[in-house]
Amino acid sequence: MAAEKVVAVDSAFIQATEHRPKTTIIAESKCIPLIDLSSTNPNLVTQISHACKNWGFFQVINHGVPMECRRNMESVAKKFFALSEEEKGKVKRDINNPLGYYDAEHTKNVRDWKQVFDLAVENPAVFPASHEPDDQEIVEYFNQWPENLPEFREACEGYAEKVKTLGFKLVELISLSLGLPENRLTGFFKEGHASFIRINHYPPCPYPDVALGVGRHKDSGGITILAQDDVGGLEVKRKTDGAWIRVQPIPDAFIVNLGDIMQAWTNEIYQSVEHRAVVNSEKERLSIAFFFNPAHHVNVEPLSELIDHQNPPKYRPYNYGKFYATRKVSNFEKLDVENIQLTHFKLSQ
Ligand SMILES: O=C(O)CCC(=O)C(=O)O
Ligand SMILES: [Fe+2]
Repeated sequence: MAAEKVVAVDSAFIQATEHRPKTTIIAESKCIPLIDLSSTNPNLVTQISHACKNWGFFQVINHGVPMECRRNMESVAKKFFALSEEEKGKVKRDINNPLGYYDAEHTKNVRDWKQVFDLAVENPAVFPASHEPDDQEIVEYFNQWPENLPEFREACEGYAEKVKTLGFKLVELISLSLGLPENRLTGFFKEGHASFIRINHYPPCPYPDVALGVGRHKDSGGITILAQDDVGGLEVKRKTDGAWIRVQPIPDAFIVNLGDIMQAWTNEIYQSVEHRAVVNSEKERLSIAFFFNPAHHVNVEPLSELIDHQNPPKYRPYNYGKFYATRKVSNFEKLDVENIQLTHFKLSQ
């Protein structure tokens, strides 16, 4: 009798029952707001305000990033992940450099079904050398480029430049939507902003009902600008009822979501929102996240204009660079403690 072929499930990937993807997908269309960024849209700022308040997630069209630039980026990204493990291993990230290829990331201690490539938008990226509060030393992290894919670097750098411009446009609109001057937030992102791009590659997964491409999480930076391909799989936790809503792939649109820093700056007028990526057994999926982050020396705290007697600050100031450095240590040393996060700076009211 022929032995039955069984797909062994590596337990590192298995999500607790309550976090497994649902088999019934909640109507994906017409849920997350779709915003036309062209200057002729008369309701732009109001739409941004509603989307930030009610969803923390929206999609944008007419965003100014040329289609060709994005296609080029997607094309080299696919070529990169198609390289042999040996080739990809040559640009692997490690304890000394958080930039490059990695295939064993965990979210909340469960392994993600994905491979990633991280690159800094400002090369080198500048960060504190350690998480120790009194250590003033600074380090530079340099991007790693695959030797056997010469077109990769140029495509990434071109894409980073264009999406950065969109990032500035979005934080200007978000400032206006809060009743603040257009340039209120832009200064935080100048001079050595710590933005980076993460290319996510999700191979087909033989057990998509128990594993996730990325487990539920909130992004810790300012805003995230995500390009997803036509496969789909991103799910957003709806604020009104906690249901997981699938984000419909729209060709050439970008998905924008608010990170924890935006939640702190706005003193929770806007909040970061939990999201995750499901995988499927047939198709591989690609997504490219641009994390628009402030410079390492920025101290994040609720904006003074948004605070008064009725609305006291909900967070104490924290240094973004030290926050990042603390995360990095726990990522590699797998401390038994929870990863550092925004709630650690919450003030009791
Ligand atoms: O792939 C996706 O749709 C989401 C990726 C994501 O949330 C992340 O990389 O932070
Ligand atoms: Fe994310």
